Amino acid sequence: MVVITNPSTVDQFPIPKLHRPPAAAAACIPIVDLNSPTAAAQLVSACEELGFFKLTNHTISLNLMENLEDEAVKFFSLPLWKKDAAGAGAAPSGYGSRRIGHMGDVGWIEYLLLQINSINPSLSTSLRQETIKTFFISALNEYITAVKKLACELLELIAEGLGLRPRNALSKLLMDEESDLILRLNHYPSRESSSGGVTGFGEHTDPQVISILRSNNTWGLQVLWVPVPPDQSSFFVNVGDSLQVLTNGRFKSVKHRVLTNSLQSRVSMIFFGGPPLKERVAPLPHLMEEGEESLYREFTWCEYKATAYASKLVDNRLELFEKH
Ligand SMILES: C=C1C[C@]23C[C@@]1(O)CC[C@H]2[C@@]12CC[C@H](O)[C@@](C)(C(=O)O1)[C@H]2[C@@H]3C(=O)O
Ligand SMILES: O=C(O)CCC(=O)C(=O)O
Ligand SMILES: [Fe+2]
Repeated sequence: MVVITNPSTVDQFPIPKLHRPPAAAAACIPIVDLNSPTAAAQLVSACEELGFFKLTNHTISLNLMENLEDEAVKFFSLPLWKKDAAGAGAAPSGYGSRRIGHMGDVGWIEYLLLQINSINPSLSTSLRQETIKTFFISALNEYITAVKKLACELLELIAEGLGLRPRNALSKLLMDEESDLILRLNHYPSRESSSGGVTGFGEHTDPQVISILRSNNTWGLQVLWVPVPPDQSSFFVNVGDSLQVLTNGRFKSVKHRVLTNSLQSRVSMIFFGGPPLKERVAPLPHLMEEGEESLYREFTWCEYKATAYASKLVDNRLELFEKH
């Protein structure tokens, strides 16, 4: 199953020492219970304090998540030439291995990036290859429909918690038929424990509005270098750069990364919700106090995305748009 054959150019580092035992690490990650009557307030606090939280009691079944995970595992087990036929290089979507983006980032990872086209049911023309279509189509469609609905529910609850009117002030950015939505399937192959840890996905923030991650039960994700205990039946949600701007810095787009140091492979699936390309990304007037000024200069999602995709993972992309 492992297709990555040359780890020598991937950053090696000593096995990270946990400064806190896993139980304490878990205590640092806010948990939002979607069933709770105070869910809206919990969401706002988590987005303000860390920009990242674990979401429990959502309505997406484990079975639906596992169906897509199973298809992803089958896909990643295919010979390289078949995976490459899905669109090698992942530009703008398709299969990629080791290289992340176009600015020289590498990681111990292979992945499938899928641009989701809302006009044409749920999958874009990026699914160029029949193999993927046959493997994935039904599991993907089901998952995408469910996770997009969840993203919109969260954004509506967040709007409620912030006292924003109308309630769809944020979710409409993802509901638009031209919204820029991406689904990413990541596979971090297992490694011999004796060979130390490596970077799976280098530190970065996500450029979009919201990211919703589900992984199997393998460790690896770190938020501000706190290891996040995996939980295959929950989602992990993070604020993206665009939501930080929409809230004029009140919500935090948090740095995260994946370190792989495991005998078990990690499979994650992440939904990235972005606005239509022509959408202006600016602080929502209803959230601004009297006399408060935007921390950012005006830009569209198209401009921001172009800048983001021309930057390295570690770069602080928002800084380029801050007013000084
Ligand atoms: C190095 C890069 C990969 C990335 C585009 C970028 O130039 C900087 C942002 C990266 C990121 C992080 C979140 C998502 O995984 C992603 C798809 C995105 O929208 O921005 C990736 C980009 C990618 O893998 O192409
Ligand atoms: O695969 C993961 O667990 C996280 C990956 C990630 O942060 C990303 O794809 O943007
Ligand atoms: Fe990310």
